[in-house]
Formats: sequence, C-alpha cells, structure tokens
Amino acid sequence: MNTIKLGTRGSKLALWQAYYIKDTLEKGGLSVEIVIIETKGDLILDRSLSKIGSKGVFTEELEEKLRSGEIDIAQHSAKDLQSDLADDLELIAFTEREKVNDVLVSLDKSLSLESGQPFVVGTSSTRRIAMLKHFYPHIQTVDMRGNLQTRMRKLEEGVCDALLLAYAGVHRMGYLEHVTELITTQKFIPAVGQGSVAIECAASLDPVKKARIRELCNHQETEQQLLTERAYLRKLQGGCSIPVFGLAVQENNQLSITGGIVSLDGSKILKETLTGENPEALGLELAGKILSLGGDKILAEIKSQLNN
Ligand SMILES: NCc1[nH]cc(CCC(=O)O)c1CC(=O)O
Repeated sequence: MNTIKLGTRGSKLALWQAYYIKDTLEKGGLSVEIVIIETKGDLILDRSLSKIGSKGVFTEELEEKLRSGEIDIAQHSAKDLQSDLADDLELIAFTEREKVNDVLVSLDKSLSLESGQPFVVGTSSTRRIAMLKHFYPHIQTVDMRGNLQTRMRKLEEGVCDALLLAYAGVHRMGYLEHVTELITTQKFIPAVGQGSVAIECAASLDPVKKARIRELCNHQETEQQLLTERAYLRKLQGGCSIPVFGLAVQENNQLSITGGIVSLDGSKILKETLTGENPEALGLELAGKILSLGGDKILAEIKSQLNN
C-alpha cells in the first residue's frame, strides 16, 4: 500500500493526535506522511467560537483536501466534529476513548469547585460556562480562547485562577501535574465525543485502505458510544457552540446514554438516561425525549441569544 497522507491541524494537541494515529498505522505496517493544514478556527483567535458561528471551523479546510485527494485521511478530536457529515465523507474509525471528564487546572493546588471558595475560571465553552453557573454559581468565568499552550500561558499570567479543560487534552499535552480536581460526570457530563480521536476520509477512498485503517485504529466500544452520542447531537442540531452534553457507556452488554441540554445562564437543565441496543436509534430516542420535555424551548432560546 502506498504512503497514507494524514491531514491534521498544526496545534500541539492536533499533532500529538496525528502522531498517535501515525504510530498506530505504522505498527500495522503502513507508512504515513503527516500533512499540516491550517483551519479558520486556528486563525480566528479574537472571537469566541460561538460567535464565529459557522459550523466546522476546525474541519472545513481538511475536508476540502480529503475531497481533492491531497490527503487520504484526516484526524480530528471527535468532539470538534460536526454531527452531520456530508454524504461524500465518512468517519472510519474512533480511537479508544480516554477518561471523559473535565478537569480543573490551576497553579494553586488547593483550588477546587467543590470547596465552595470563589475564584475565576477561564473557559469559552458555552457548555462549561452554563454548567458552572448551574452547579457552582460562586465561580466567575472569563473568556479564554486559543490553543492549550496559550491558555496555560494566560493562567500563568494570572488572567484567571484556573482553567476548565478536557482531561484528554491535558493528558496529551503533558499538563496532568497541574490538575487540581477531576470533575465528576454526575455533574459535568462531557461534550459529545470528548476523549476520542476520529478518522475521516472521502467516501471514494480505496476500500482496501479504508478497511485496513479502520482495522488498526477503530475501538469498537468507543465507536458504539460515539455513534449514540452523535445521533443525539445531530437530532438536536447542536454545533459545538450549543451547551448540549451526552455520554454513552456500556454496562453488562447494555448501551446507555445520559444526556441533555442546559440554558446559557444555567437556570434550566434537562438530563435523561436511556438504555437500548442500537446506537443510532438510542441517540435519536434521547433527543426526542429531551426535545419533548422542553429542550425545544431551551434550544430556541439559546439560538436567539447566540445570534445577538
Ligand atoms: N474544544 C477544543 C478541544 N477539542 C478537543 C479537546 C480535548 C481533547 C478531547 O476531548 O478529545 C479540546 C480542549 C478542551 O476542550 O479542553
């Protein structure tokens, strides 16, 4: 098989993920060349993602190069991927998910959300801001965009007292020593897809290549979880800027998902758990339930607030 061209963003986190995929494929005897591609999301650092608005700010340029054949596959944090993929693109693998939690990162080891002490958290995720308002109203937030190194630098400069981040990214970047609290998933349910790396390709990619890449990189349990969560997200039409959350797990051969939505000010939260067999059907069923319980109103309210 000729060399696989793997497209990736150029941030340190993206490159960690790209080398992780490259290693996995090379252990299986394939050769891989990494191709770095800049995306809109990497360029626009002065506006929060919810305000840039367009879907796929981190994926569009990569997808164009999949279509043109300049690259064979692209890697993304599964969490950053839109839930509705175009018909000519496919997700062929989801790597084994690591710890899904959000974590508090601080240079002050004593800081914790549970302690009740007030402090300032840097984040620009609408989900994290709304969840903080709901569960930890004593916490103030400041907007914090940029890649993980930039955020760590701002933390060091004292722009905030702590950051709220995905364990997965903190682990990949080697910042675990600064984690002061692992936030329970009883409260903070992660974003759909958090903790897994997804591999995307054009539907037209050589089926032999596709099958081999999938065989080497896909983790079946993770895939079932992500298909469930992504079906949920798709029906709610939540891009990454909507505070929708969802976490699927397998227990005793049963698939279950807990997910919901929270209003931007944290005042309203809906959360339900459902069990089922088929990932797609289960995700859609949860979305139907959340929408019918008032999620439709919360969603409409969020969309009008984000457009202002
Ligand atoms: N939104 C940016 C982003 N996309 C993926 C990760 C972390 C890695 C992952 O969840 O797989 C992060 C950073 C964060 O949210 O803290």
